[in-house]
Amino acid sequence: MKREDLQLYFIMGTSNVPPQQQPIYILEKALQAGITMFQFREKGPHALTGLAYEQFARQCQKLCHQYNVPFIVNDDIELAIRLEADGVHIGQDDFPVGEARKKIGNMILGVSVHCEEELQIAINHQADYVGIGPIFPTSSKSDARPPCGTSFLQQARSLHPELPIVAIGGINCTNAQTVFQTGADGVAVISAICESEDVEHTVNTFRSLSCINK
Ligand SMILES: Cc1ncc(COP(=O)(O)OP(=O)(O)O)c(N)n1
Ligand SMILES: Cc1nc(C(=O)O)sc1CCOP(=O)(O)O
Ligand SMILES: [Mg+2]
Repeated sequence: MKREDLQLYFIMGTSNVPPQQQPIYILEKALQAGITMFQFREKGPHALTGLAYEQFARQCQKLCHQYNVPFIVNDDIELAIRLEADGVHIGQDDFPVGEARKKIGNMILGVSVHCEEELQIAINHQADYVGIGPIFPTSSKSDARPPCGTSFLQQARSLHPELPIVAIGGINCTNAQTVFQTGADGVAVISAICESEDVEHTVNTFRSLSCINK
């Protein structure tokens, strides 16, 4: 994985998409416009299960493959292994980082971290990147922690200048610049793209903001 892959990391599941919109169509528009990484995150009260869940994952994977964009599975390590996904993203309550690393071998491993200790454990187990958030309030994750602002992001960047870091939570085209200026390699977003009326414009705006400070 390259650090640049984190630049605009789109996360989506069926429950994130407004009614009358097709999730796979939104993903295709986002890929066409230039997202750099995708995470399949199918959770929430009306989430797909069983065969429909796996078929949807495979559909998303196929599209990502066509656009040469890494396909990451949220939480479900077994699905990631079965599909030969590019990687897995886990949080602190999902799976011990060391066990995840053993199970997935060389696949990309992303880990959510909220403090120095979690950060160090992720690094010790060769996490390929860390996710830090929620930076701002979010309505896309029902069990999100209180917003943490950019202070831990700033601390993580100064402690580990070379570590791939993606910021997440309530990030939109208006506040993304602050996040890039703090040192994130990229932003991970759900609603900013899923609820956008012009996905191409939104993607282009995020990507231009990410370059301003480089
Ligand atoms: C890139 C990225 N960062 C953080 C998360 C959150 O992971 P987690 O805390 O495990 O919460 P869920 O997404 O599983 O609800 C993420 N998914 N991606
Ligand atoms: C999936 C997720 N994880 C978070 C964390 O803080 O770890 S916040 C979040 C939701 C991000 O969605 P939106 O871009 O719509 O705010
Ligand atoms: Mg998780």
